[in-house]
Amino acid sequence: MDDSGIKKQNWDVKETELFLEILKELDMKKCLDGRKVRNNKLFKVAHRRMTAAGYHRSVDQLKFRWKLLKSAYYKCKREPDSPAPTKIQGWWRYEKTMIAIMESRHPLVGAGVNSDRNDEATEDSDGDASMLHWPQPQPQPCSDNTTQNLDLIIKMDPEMDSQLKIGFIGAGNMAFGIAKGILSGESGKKNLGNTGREVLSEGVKDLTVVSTVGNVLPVNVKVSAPSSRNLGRFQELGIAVTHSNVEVVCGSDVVFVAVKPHLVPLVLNEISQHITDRHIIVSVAAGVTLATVEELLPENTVAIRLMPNLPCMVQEGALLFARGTHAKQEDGALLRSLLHRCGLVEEGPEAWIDIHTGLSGSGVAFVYLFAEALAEGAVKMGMPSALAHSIASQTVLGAGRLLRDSGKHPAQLRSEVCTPGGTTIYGLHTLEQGGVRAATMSAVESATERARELGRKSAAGGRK
Ligand SMILES: NC(=O)C1=CN([C@@H]2O[C@H](COP(=O)(O)OP(=O)(O)OC[C@H]3O[C@@H](n4cnc5c(N)ncnc54)[C@H](OP(=O)(O)O)[C@@H]3O)[C@@H](O)[C@H]2O)C=CC1
Ligand SMILES: O=C(O)[C@@H]1CCC=N1
Repeated sequence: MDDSGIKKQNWDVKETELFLEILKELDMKKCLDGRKVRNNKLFKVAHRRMTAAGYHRSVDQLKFRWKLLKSAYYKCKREPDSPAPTKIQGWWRYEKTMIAIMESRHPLVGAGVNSDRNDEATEDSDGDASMLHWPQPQPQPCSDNTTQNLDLIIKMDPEMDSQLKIGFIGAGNMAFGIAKGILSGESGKKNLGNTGREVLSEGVKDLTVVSTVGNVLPVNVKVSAPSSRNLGRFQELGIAVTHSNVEVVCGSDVVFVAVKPHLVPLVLNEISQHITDRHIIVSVAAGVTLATVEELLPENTVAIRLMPNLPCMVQEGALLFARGTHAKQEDGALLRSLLHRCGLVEEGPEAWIDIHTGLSGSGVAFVYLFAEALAEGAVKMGMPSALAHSIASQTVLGAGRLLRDSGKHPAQLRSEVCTPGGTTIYGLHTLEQGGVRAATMSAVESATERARELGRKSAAGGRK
């Protein structure tokens, strides 16, 4: 490596943070296995990425910086209550990321902690990085394509391609809806404003979007299901398919669990031992609580409960998620960024997820029923069925868009349609006589209650 022209100068915060993010993305602990050639390759990749981001450090400088960071980490680990000063200025800023890198539940970690105890260095020596000592490789729970591919490029820009690996366990309607939404093009980019800031629902704090995932590529998505019957449509999108849930987990950073609620315990038991700190597990199963999911997965697993709905497929979904005990704000931001093409994405307390299931997950079916009934009314009055259905769907679409875009209360818009003594009020009167309002409220209520019941059942299933 030619280091000429690369000056020795102090590392700044941004540079160090980027370096650590790169190492984290490359799954540092997994890649560094004591084999010099492979270790060198990892630092070369980091060097390329740093250079691309405008930070010019030689491979040896990167190795030495890593050695210092590691040494600071071990110091703090040895003396958690009153850590000795480290050679890294502003160490506290990097501590969390270092812990994430060093304490991933990977077989190497235990060995690494012991063997690196004396691995300390001073910042002012330029350090012979080739002296770095790394533990020998241990058997790994699963092979991982991501970490083999050291030529990945981190692209944080939302306009650019993302290297995030997405997995779906279950290849049904909802998995397909989310996959289609995630892979959809630019036109859906409406939920992530220029400022990257969004105002959330009442009762939820504003959240700055700290993650912009970028364009997810079909090659970075994998889906599993026991049979092939649903896999074809994923393949048509360029998505890789498999019958192995473990393969999906091992090759993904974000894993959507999209099987029927009663199968969630079975699936989580199957994948549990393959989950590491790199993973965000997102359950979309109706009713299944975060407590159930977390109980079935290793301690500290980052779990998120998401309730999407089918219109994700056309980028008009309404999605609500709640973060689990170990899911940080940035995990939520990453999910939000990943899903922004699926439609409206909101975060809320878990208690709202079952309600959202009734309102929106199931609610789309209530709207379809209404659309169908509208069309059938027209057929009864003599209109050809195809035309009646086409007009009914456009009516629902138009009413929905106007409702959303005008920001008006539905009662206000309804009154704007009603001419006194005109047609609409006659029709509305008939609907009220039929109890449509009470029936609709009861539908949301029953669907919510059913979600709660499914949650209790899956919790009991998980305990068996
Ligand atoms: N449909 C919707 O509108 C919504 C659904 N949800 C939730 O999404 C989840 C999935 O629902 P939906 O997509 O409708 O269901 P589907 O029946 O369409 O799909 C279920 C999928 O799970 C697969 N599967 C079954 N057993 C396993 C297993 N052991 N490992 C891996 N995959 C398995 C099935 O495989 P195969 O293809 O071989 O049959 C199928 O692909 C549910 O929990 C539901 O509550 C949430 C919001 C809305
Ligand atoms: O009917 C169901 O159980 C799922 C959850 C919400 C929509 N479909």
